[in-house]
Amino acid sequence: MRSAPVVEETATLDAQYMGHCLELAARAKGCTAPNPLVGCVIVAEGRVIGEGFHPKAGEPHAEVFALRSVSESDRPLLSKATLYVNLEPCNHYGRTPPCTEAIIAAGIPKVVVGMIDPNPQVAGAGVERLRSAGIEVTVGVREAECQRLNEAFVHRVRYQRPFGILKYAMTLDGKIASSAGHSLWVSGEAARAMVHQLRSECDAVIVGGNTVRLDNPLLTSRHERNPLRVVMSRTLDLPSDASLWETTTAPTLVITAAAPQHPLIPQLQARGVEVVHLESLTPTTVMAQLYQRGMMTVLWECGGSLAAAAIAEGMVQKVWAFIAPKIIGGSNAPAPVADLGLTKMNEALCLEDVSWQTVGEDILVVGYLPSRSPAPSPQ
Ligand SMILES: Nc1nc(O)c(N)c(N[C@@H]2O[C@H](COP(=O)(O)O)[C@@H](O)[C@H]2O)n1
Ligand SMILES: [Zn+2]
Repeated sequence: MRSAPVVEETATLDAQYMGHCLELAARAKGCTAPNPLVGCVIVAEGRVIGEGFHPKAGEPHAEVFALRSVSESDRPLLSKATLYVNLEPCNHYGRTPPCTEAIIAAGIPKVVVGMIDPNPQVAGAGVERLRSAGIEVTVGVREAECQRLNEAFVHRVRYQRPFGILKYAMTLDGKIASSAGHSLWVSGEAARAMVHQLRSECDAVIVGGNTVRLDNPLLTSRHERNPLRVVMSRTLDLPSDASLWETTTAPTLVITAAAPQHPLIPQLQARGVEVVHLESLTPTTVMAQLYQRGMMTVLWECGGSLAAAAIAEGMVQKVWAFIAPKIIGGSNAPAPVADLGLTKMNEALCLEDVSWQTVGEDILVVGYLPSRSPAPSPQ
């Protein structure tokens, strides 16, 4: 009975240090694809003696940065330290050597892990290796938050597709533009600043040709880090002077089914735009192309028809919907999602894990589509 307060205290400290790992990991949001977001903290005698995070693929892992950060004078404390990390330490040779060996070599006796790595090359083998070396390992501290932080990495590993987020801003009467096609601006400044932040945390942002023709968007983050801007255009019937063809701030990729002889192609290429031809241009084939390029999180900022196709093909996992308290009306004004072929209200896609918050004068609703698995890819 006397040990209960000690157990409670350990659990509280474990949760606290895992929170620190999550904060460290989140610093690299948008920079690590195809790798996960990982933070690591080393604690001895009640204080943090080392910490680090994984900054980008090809760089050392969080555990190695944390071990390297321990000062010479604190090194003797490693033999009684606890290492906290939000993702199971790796036990394989990838771009970098296994972290399990670095932890074992450092003589650390205890490791606390947030979640098991879904990567089949790891998948529990890291924890097993540490235990076989006599290290005490606890798994599952703040696991839900660890899973949430790395939802895109988990999805990518599990389905060999990037994680899709559909973002839109609509009026209270469900329109993303007026019936004349005017949409600047549906949401307020605070919401738009939040979208810029979201773009900086995504690897790519996708629009269709219609959005380029009607809105002429920039799709940059206004931050240091910009996503790849992707235009899906079946016919390449696009303006030759669109803002997206300015590629000094951010790269642009046009994916099209149009013939390679189309006259716009050399014009785009001359401005630094990459053009890729796909015989079958669908949300699935485009996401497969982005997966091959190592992308993890893709933002759909498209109009209703493309959004409906992306949802129908299982290429959207999460929805960010800004709702502006204004009414524009118009029976032909576009809605965020076009026809899904659903005719009864009980067929509606009900979002899960829904949360909402006010953002300036608008409301942001975030939730997950019920089936998080994409449709099987065409062979
Ligand atoms: N525990 C842990 N910490 C990190 O900092 C990581 N980046 C990972 N990543 C795991 O290892 C794979 C990548 O290995 P390389 O960077 O190519 O060596 C990645 O897929 C994760 O499974 N894990
Ligand atoms: Zn590692």
